[in-house]
Amino acid sequence: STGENGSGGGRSGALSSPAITEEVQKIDVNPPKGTRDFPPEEMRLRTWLFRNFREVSRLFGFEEVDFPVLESEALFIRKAGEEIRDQLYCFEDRGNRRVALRPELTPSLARLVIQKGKSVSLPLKWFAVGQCWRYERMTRGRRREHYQWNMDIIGVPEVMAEAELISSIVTFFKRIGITASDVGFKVSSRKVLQEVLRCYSVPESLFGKVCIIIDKIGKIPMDDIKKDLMSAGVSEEAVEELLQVLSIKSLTKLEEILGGAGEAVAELKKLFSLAEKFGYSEWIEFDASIVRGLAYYTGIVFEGFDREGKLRAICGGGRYDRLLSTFGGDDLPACGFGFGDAVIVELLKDRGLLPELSLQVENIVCALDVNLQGAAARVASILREKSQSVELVLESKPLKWVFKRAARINAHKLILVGSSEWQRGMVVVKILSSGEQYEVKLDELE
Ligand SMILES: Nc1ccc(Br)nc1
Repeated sequence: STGENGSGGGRSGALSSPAITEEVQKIDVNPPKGTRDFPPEEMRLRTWLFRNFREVSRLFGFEEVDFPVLESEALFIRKAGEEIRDQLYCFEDRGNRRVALRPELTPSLARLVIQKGKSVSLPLKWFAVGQCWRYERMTRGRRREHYQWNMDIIGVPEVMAEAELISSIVTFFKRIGITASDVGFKVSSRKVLQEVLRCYSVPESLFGKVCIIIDKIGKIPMDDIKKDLMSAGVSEEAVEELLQVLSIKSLTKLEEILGGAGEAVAELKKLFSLAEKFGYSEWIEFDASIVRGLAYYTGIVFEGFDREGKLRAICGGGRYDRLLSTFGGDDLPACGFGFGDAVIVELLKDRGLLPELSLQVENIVCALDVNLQGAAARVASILREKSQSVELVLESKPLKWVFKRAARINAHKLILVGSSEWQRGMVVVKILSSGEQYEVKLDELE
């Protein structure tokens, strides 16, 4: 059988001019380590995923924003020992500036909010879908880039904002066929940690660092967690109490331990009550061990997980009320989440929920005579001006090739431009699914 190019499957290609000889510099055709190409099939899935990100953001009244992939390194330099800092893809540019490929979007969003200052009215509800980077030693063979969907609410101090954000993610999951049996959200508050640390007079300045260490529970041995906490300045007694509290999975139990007077319990109870009203109670559960691995969270934190426990966190977020003021901006309350484009695809594959996406071109237009190429181009333009997609056969090809091509692009109609019909101002239309064929006047094409 012949390939699409009408030859023995090999590439006929244009004849290279023997007179011109250029030095061949053979390149590696693969993308850099840890990065991905998106050929058409993968790009269709990505476009489908991002279309759902954007549709949910629209449903919640959020406005899309974007920022440079390249940012000042200073945006991401935090002293709490985060993994995101250890893996910063940073360098000095030709102007001797320290810059970095963004590892996340929140600092850029905070920067833009501060830049806009009083010119924007609160609350701000912004979303972005952007590529984020990390430089990880390839020993672990993990990716170095992924696309993240972020939604952020700036200017709302109450947990209604977090409840709205979780509702948007639930809405997204439902749209793509994921149910509460597939995934859930583990929810807690860093104020739980804060209240325990205060009981043991641990300085507030240690808070970020302690959170980052706690976030490593389950990733490194518990003895190392304890050692790291104590070398950070937390007493052995406080460490024991802290780890005890972090094992709590019930809000009632937490209230028994912390008492009902603190903000942590009150906010969490409010959030669970709002979840009931939003109608997503079955999706969320309290888990005191959830702290998330970013230093700037200050309150409610949450992460989406797969109930089979096979995958890494699907998404995560929380309240970060201090980030803008640490950048020199106003003391604005803020919360948001990040949702990566990789784990969700693994989950969809696991659950057999990957959508069937194929190239769909409505029309394929072909001249039956090399002298009618111009006529075929005219037909294509008429259809395209009517917002109809058209694959125009650009070279003289056997009909067998044209039908094969039409099948590959799932064309609905084949438009044949033949000389006898053209002289009568007509073309032949063939409905490829039924084989029905008829002549149409050029100005009646639709
Ligand atoms: N922050 C970050 C960036 C890139 C990847 Br892949 N994972 C996490």
